[in-house]
Amino acid sequence: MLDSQTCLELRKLYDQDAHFRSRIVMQRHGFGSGEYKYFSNPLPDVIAGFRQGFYERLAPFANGWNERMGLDRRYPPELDSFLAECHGDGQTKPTPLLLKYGAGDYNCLHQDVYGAHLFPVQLVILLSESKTEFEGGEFVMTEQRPRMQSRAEVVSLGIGDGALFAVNDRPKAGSRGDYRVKMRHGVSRIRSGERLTLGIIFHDAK
Ligand SMILES: O=C(O)CCC(=O)C(=O)O
Ligand SMILES: [Fe+2]
Repeated sequence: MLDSQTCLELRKLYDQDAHFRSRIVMQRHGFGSGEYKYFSNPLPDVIAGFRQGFYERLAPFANGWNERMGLDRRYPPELDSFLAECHGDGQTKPTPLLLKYGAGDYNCLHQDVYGAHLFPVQLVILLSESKTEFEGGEFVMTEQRPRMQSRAEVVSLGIGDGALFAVNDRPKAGSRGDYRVKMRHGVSRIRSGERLTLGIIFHDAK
């Protein structure tokens, strides 16, 4: 999705505090080990462009999911309209973020829910090159099926690759119709080197 040069430029933003509204040290919150920073508005162009473009393509898909899950919520076709709904209920803070992990760091399984307004799909883009710049640090998802034990899926990403994944619930087709599964995501331990990612969450935060 992004060429290596753009990945490098985005990585460099990490140390430019003017771009960010807050920095989170994951150990302090029990989120894992490593750190991340939430961008402030205005978002860098490439990130704003991805957020808007993907939202527009995903909104009909998200509406299809909600229909299958029997949820009334429908997402408007434009990101601005969706964000206006978030802002109207106090979810005003931008959520795109850069995450940075060093050797020994990891991201515990979690869900990026920041309030009642929730867009059900999010995007992560790997900004570092696996094998050469870091080892370990695999993106992991777990799927919790009703009355069953969780199942894990590892998504191997190359530099500039992105993964779209479910924020929390998603429908799954079963032999007796759709049922709901609960998804979580995280990152396995980085064994060496440094790994940065760009996370694009579509709902804003309180
Ligand atoms: O670093 C990663 O691959 C996962 C980041 C993450 O949790 C997110 O983008 O929400
Ligand atoms: Fe996350």
